[in-house]
Amino acid sequence: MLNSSLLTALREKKPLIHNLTNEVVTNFTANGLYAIGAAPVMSKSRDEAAEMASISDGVLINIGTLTSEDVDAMLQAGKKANELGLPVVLDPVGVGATTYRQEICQQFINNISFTAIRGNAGEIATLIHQDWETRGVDSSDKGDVAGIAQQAAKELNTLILLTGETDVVSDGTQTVLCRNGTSMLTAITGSGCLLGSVLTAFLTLGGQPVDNAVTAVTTYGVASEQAVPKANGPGTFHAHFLDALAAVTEETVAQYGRVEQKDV
Ligand SMILES: Nc1ncnc2c1ncn2[C@@H]1O[C@H](COP(=O)(O)OP(=O)(O)O)[C@@H](O)[C@H]1O
Ligand SMILES: Cc1ncsc1CCOP(=O)(O)O
Repeated sequence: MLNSSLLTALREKKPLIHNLTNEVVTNFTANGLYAIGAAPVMSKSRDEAAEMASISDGVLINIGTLTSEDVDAMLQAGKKANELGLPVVLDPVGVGATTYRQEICQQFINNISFTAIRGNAGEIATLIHQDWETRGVDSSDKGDVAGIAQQAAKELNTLILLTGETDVVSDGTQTVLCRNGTSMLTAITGSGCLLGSVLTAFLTLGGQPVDNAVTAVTTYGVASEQAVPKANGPGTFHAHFLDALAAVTEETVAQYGRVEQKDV
C-alpha cells in the first residue's frame, strides 16, 4: 500500500536510472528524474549497454521509437540487470500499433525477467492478447482495467502498473487502485514514459514492489494535481509539473494520496 516515506528514501539514495527510451521523451524523462530526486543516464548504444546497466541502480526499457539497432542494446541491458539483481522495467509503448512491436516485446519477455511492466490499458491488454481500443500510443480507459492488470500480472509473472484515469497496480495476488492524477497529463507527451522511469527509481529502494509502485504512481499523481492550478495550458503545465515533482513531499503524498485495495 501507500508508503510515502519512500519518497524521502528515494531522495536520499538518488538512484541512477539507465534509460533506453524513445527520442520523443528523452529530455523530459531526464528532467523529470532529476526533479523527483533521482538521476538519469540516457543511452541506447549496444557498444556500452551492459556496462552502463552495471553502473546503474535500475534499467528502463521503453520501445516508443524502437529501431532494430536498439533491440540488441535493450536485451543486453536487461540481461545485465537480471544478472546483477537490479530492477528492470518494460514500457511497451504503442505495442498494439504494429506486429513488429509485438514481436520484439515477446522477445524481451522471453529473455528478460522484468521487475515490472508499465503501460496504458491498451498496451497491457495487447501483451496478453486481449482486444482493447487503441490509437497509436494512446488507449481508451473503458473496460475492466483492474481485471486486465491482474490477469497480465499472473500471465506475465511480473508486477503490472496499468495507467489511465484510475491507475492499477497488481502482482496477480494483490491489486490496488490509485486515483490521483489529472487529465492534463494526457495533454502532454511523455507523461506515461516518465512515470515508467520514476517507477524504476522507486523499485531500486527494495521492500515490497507493490508498495513501491503504488507510492510511485501516487506521488506522481499528487504532484500533477498540485501543478494544475498554476498552469494555463499544456505548455505551462509541463513546466509546473516538473516544479511540482521537485516540491512534493512525503507529507503531501500521505495527505492527498487516494489509494484503495481492490476486493478479490
Ligand atoms: N483521465 C485521466 N485523469 C487523471 N489522470 C490521468 C488520466 N489519464 C491518464 N492519467 C495519468 O497520466 C499518467 C500517464 O498515464 P497514461 O496516459 O495512461 O500513459 P500513456 O501516456 O502511456 O498513455 C498517469 O500518471 C495516469 O495516472
Ligand atoms: C508520441 C510518441 N510516439 C512515439 S513514442 C511517443 C511518446 C509517447 O509518450 P507517452 O505515451 O508517455 O505520452
